[in-house]
Amino acid sequence: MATTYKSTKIFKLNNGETIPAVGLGTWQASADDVYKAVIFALKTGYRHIDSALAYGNEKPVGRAIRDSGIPRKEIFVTTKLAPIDALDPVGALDQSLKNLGLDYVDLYLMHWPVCLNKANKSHPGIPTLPNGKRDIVFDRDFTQTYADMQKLVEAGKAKSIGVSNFSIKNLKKLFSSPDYKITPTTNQVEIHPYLPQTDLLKFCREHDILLEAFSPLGSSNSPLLKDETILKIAEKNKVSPATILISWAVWRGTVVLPKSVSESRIESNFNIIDLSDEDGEELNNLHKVKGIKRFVSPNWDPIDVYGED
Ligand SMILES: NC(=O)C1=CN([C@@H]2O[C@H](COP(=O)(O)OP(=O)(O)OC[C@H]3O[C@@H](n4cnc5c(N)ncnc54)[C@H](OP(=O)(O)O)[C@@H]3O)[C@@H](O)[C@H]2O)C=CC1
Ligand SMILES: O=C1Nc2ccccc2C1=O
Repeated sequence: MATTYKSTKIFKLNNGETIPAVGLGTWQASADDVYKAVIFALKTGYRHIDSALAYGNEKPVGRAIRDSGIPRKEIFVTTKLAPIDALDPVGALDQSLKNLGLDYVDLYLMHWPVCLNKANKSHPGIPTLPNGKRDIVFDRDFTQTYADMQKLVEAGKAKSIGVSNFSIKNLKKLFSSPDYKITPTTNQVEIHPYLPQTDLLKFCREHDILLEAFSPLGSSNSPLLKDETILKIAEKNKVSPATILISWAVWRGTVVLPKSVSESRIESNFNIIDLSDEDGEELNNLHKVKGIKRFVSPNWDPIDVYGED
């Protein structure tokens, strides 16, 4: 039987800053729920909260951080630049800082490598055209957006910057863009045993970019929690399937961001095990049997923004 322990593991970023391996996800959490969840998570020992302007709950997230009584510098706070704000990252981060009630974030991520038309109010956060396609601003390239994000580090408003939902192809394009100066510290992408992102993980390691695993449990109503291989490994180690998935992410050297608004699950998600290499490898290979599955897809068609798996 494996011993569970509170995850105090941290990773070093390529700029010398550190990031706690396990962070609390906050997507699809109401204001009331997220406030209580963040307060409870911080009491439990979490020191890393993942938020985004697009989640519409930065205000209660920030209020919980400020009310927790834990010194600001001990908490790693991420928020993200929404695609509708891609023309103005400086103004967007100012808005997020105002929402959060903070004077800096630890990490500011470009949420998706795409710019959407803010003037189109058809859908909150994801403007859509009458033909059903996303209303993309094609003459704003993500490399220009990133160039503007770099100014936020110099201004002290973001200790680190990074990207999210970036494929190898898009990272290569970023590296060779004219105003590129700062290597992204992190790339936050969907990762779980049905989408292990093996090539992206290797590529990011070679470029000293840390991967962060979003939807590590397979998001809502996840089939991963009922997968027979995952259940078998969970039973063998006498822990829950969620603990196996979170421990696998840490075993692979990625940050992991499980979301929960339930106190018991917030607590258990923070208690991980040291997975054996045998169990880790079995999970690495599970997609070969089950096939690749992506649970979060905003359907950017015709733009390819995804990871390689
Ligand atoms: N950069 C990006 O584009 C994206 C980033 N993210 C980030 O990653 C985070 C996590 O991803 P998300 O898609 O929310 O999904 P997760 O994979 O974290 O799964 C969350 C779901 O699992 C449930 N759950 C949590 N813990 C357990 C447990 N121990 N046992 C059983 N069920 C559990 C939650 O319900 P309950 O709350 O009731 O416990 C919720 O329904 C997001 O919240 C967000 O911060 C997510 C998607 C995209
Ligand atoms: O966190 C997110 N969840 C999503 C679901 C659909 C589209 C975008 C997102 C996010 O950025």
